[in-house]
Amino acid sequence: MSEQSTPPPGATPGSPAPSAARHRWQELVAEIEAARFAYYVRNSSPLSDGQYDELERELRALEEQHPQLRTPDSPTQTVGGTFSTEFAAVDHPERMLSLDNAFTLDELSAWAARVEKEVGEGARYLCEPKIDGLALDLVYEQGRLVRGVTRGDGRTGEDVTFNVRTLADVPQRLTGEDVPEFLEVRGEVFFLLEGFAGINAALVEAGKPPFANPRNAAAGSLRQKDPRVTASRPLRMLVHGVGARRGMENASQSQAYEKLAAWGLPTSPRVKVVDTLPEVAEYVRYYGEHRHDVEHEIDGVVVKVDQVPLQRRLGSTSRAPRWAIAFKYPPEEVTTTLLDVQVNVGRTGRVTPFAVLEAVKVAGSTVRMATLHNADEVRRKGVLIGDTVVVRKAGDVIPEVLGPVVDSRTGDEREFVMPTVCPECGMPLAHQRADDVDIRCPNSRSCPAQLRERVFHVAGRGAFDIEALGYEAATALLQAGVIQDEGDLFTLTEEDLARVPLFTTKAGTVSANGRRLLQHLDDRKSQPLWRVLVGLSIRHVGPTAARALADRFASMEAIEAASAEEIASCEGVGPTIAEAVVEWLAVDWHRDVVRKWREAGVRMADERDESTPRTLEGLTVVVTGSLTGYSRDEAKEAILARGGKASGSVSKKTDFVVVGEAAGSKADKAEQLGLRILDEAGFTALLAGGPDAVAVPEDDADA
Ligand SMILES: NC(=O)c1ccc[n+]([C@@H]2O[C@H](COP(=O)([O-])OP(=O)(O)OC[C@H]3O[C@@H](n4cnc5c(N)ncnc54)[C@H](O)[C@@H]3O)[C@@H](O)[C@H]2O)c1
Ligand SMILES: [Zn+2]
Repeated sequence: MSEQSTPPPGATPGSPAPSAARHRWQELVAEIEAARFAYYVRNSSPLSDGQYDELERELRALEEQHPQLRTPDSPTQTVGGTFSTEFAAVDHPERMLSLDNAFTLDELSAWAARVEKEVGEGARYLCEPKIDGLALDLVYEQGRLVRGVTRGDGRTGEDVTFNVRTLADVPQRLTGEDVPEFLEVRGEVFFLLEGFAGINAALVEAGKPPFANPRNAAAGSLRQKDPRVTASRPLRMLVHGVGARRGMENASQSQAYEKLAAWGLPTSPRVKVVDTLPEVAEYVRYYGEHRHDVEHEIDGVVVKVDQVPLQRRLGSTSRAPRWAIAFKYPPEEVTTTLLDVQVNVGRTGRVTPFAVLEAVKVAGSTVRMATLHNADEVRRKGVLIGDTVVVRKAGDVIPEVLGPVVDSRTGDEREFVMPTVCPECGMPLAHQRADDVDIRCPNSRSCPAQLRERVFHVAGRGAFDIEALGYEAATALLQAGVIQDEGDLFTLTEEDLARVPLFTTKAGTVSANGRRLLQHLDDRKSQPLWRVLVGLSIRHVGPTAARALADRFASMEAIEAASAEEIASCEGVGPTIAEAVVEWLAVDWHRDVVRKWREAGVRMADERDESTPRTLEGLTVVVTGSLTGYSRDEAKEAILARGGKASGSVSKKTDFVVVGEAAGSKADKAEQLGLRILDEAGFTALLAGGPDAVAVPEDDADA
């Protein structure tokens, strides 16, 4: 049925006709009720919280515009949730409410202004993280836990006492002084993010449907018929309020928390009471930035007027207290469709699956892909191609798929099957070693994907650091056929680049960018040996191992001549890396790369001329604080160049600690350990003349 948008006579232009508004109201209510049922009863959410909040917001705005639509049982007037017949229904001694939301600092200020208008100045604000879990009501009589009940519709909840008794955070008995004769405590049950992956893997293993996200996992685990199942799940709880009570008088919310904690109840260590709104805003800003430093998921900050007499004066609406508000952060979880799982072939041939998603906006960016690490992880998550999935994008982290919304399955979904051949070169994929979790494309020499990644890697910051050689350039050079592999990079000529569209002008000559590339390649031929080693893409040889090898052997020739044992004996290298180096060198086309680079003039040895004597052979030096004559890297290079070891941490094995400006705890530790401490002048002397140059005169007794 299509919507009539022409307003009837008499209606204000621009506002929808009452019948259209009524119709939209009904639609919204139906959608919200369905989402609430899925969320509170089925522990599942076909809609993301963001989408759900959007619906509630639209409904609220609609009722604002047409107050006659607002019924007492509208979702804007009720506490979300209901109770399922699977559990016994229990009435709460005192109603459990929801919270009103603020999505901006302006909305937060508006709330504070209403508070001030009602009770005058002097309200203090208690701030705490808003835990993304499910609300639970605990009832203690004479200090004994007698009931655990879900929120339900706020008046009546579900009796989950047996399950609650299995939660490690919930005391069966309150201990300490002045335990009240009757106490109703409210809190949040949740799952730690790290526990979530494990629970889904176990469910999939057992052939059971996995959860879409940690909040659903918490709700599903608490609302179990068999308490043994709840007991097997790592559920946590924090309390954040009191309901009905006898024998407990509270002057403030914060004082109540102190008592609850003293009786053994789990309270949040992050609660803070402040006097002014700017301080509240600062708390909100802080947790917006440190959202991921909290062990559990938070979806906002709850701000409460601290003083209980003021709370009483402010009172509540039918669904939420007026003395509290939830500031909600932008959602990090969205639901979208998993269109496909494809694989990516890396530099060393490792084949990793990734999720192809229907484009979705989250945390300010559009997400189309998410990591999946390996085939095993796809299985552990229990996601199928075609599933509605929950995707999480936390800060700058690469988006990840949390889990599937099993309730939304149609039966057309299919399992991901890891390909058996390389998608780029068609070679059969294999485990390189029996104990490898990853499968690889064995065609390392000419697989287009591996070539592209390797050429790009040569230019990387940790290798030759060639600015003009990016991913696009690497691809273009290979496609034009002017390089067969990374071995040909340093002999590239202008004539070669004239054949690469990316590096030519419209007139057909080499572009400025092309000349810049040739210049950069030429400049970088005299890099230190460790950068050359990194550029060779030897498995396990990153900057740290490469530095160790360069330091010990000083030239490519010496490394080529060394045995695995000799390489392994090098400090910080070990047998795995040694084996990788020897294996790598045994392959003829690898040796060709080295030969071509050498012939092109790439420096393959670190010069150890007389100007840098090996004065620090066998010594470990720590530099802390800032020096005037050396940057941090220069100091490190200077130590390494003289055969010393530059360490970042002070220990008994440290020979010298160089203390510069604003040195911190390392200097203190050096003193405690009685190590030799040098200032900058002492450091310069040490570099030039070795330990003898900074020797302390011997005691007379020893002379
Ligand atoms: N995805 C969906 O389909 C769907 C459906 C229904 C509800 N929801 C989600 O639930 C929200 C509505 O649920 P709600 O009514 O529970 O409101 P709410 O989650 O916005 O806030 C109220 C609840 O916050 C909890 N809470 C967490 N930390 C707290 C703290 N420190 N102090 C006080 N309370 C704290 C309490 O349990 C309280 O009941 C929606 O905004 C949406 O995010 C989603
Ligand atoms: Zn391949």
